[in-house]
Amino acid sequence: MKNNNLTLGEFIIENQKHYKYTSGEFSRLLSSIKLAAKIVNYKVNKAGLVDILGAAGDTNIQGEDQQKLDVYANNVFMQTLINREIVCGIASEEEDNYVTIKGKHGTNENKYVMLIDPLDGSSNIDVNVSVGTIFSIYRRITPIGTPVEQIDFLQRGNQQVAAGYVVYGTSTMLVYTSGHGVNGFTLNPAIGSFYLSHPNMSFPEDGKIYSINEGNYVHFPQGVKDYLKYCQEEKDDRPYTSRYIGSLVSDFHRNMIKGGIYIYPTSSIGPKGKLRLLYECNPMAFLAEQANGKATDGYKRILDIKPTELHQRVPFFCGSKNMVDKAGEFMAKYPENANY
Ligand SMILES: O=P(O)(O)OC[C@H]1O[C@](O)(COP(=O)(O)O)[C@@H](O)[C@@H]1O
Ligand SMILES: [Mg+2]
Ligand SMILES: [Mg+2]
Repeated sequence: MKNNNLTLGEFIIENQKHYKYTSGEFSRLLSSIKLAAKIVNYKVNKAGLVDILGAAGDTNIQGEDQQKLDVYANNVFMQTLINREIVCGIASEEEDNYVTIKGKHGTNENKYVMLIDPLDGSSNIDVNVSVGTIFSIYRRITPIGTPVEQIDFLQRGNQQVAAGYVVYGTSTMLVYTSGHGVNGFTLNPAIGSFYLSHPNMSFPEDGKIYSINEGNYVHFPQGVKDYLKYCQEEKDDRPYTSRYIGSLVSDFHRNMIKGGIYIYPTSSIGPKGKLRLLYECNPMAFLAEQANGKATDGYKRILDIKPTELHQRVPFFCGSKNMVDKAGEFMAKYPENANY
């Protein structure tokens, strides 16, 4: 991939030979995501000044209290994608079921569906800590021009045609893959364009950072407890450093740049963990593998898991290849815990 400070649009054109579909479709798709991200970014940056903080007063299908920014971000991405008819269906963390996009003339000839976590890191919204958006794109399975069906969304992660995230942090970045590596683009807010700032992003094979909510330690499976003990003992290049932001996107992004592992395991609170397979684990796993990293549920590759429902949760171990492998060695000592 060339790197001469291209805008995102120029980058797509320069690399269109990599796309399984015409760069025009992909370019329009990403430009819709860019537009929605800029609108959400504007609100995130004003969060303390406009009435966008706090709880929205509703709960989503997961039973989680929706934050106003959760709902706002969901509406922005849904409306942008629906108005521009860029995809034929969307499934969102904040929507009970998937949404068919019929198009102005009643049918939609588009062949892609999108799954989205419109606002990741909800617990950080009111405390001015970075949050993100995660998206995943598949080619539909059902015939083009017909209403989408659940099977269009319940595809294995290894079928994704593209995935990415936006991180609303010290700067706003869009990071994505279409199956040919991972590239990061930084928003220049003065002119509203995303510029290639992190070409060919790649996880260091090893790292010294582990990201996990140790407040749930008593509920962790024994394999995770053993791995944490390994990380914390004084030997070789250990003890490692603990860094946990509470936004998957931000922890992932830092670990990809510096090396590290993010773990959200099963616990007695959540027998299948907390993160959702379709719009959190699969897109982040696709990005991780494209950046020479790894992503498992502690035992098997995330991208090979056959989804059974839209909002299903899975345990998530993701980051530097050698760290995910080491954690897997500890988990493998307890095969009885693998039956999730
Ligand atoms: O507060 P906990 O239980 O450690 O969970 C934090 C994790 O939950 C999440 O916020 C889940 O994502 P949502 O905010 O989209 O629900 C992750 O971003 C984050 O890593
Ligand atoms: Mg999330
Ligand atoms: Mg969310």
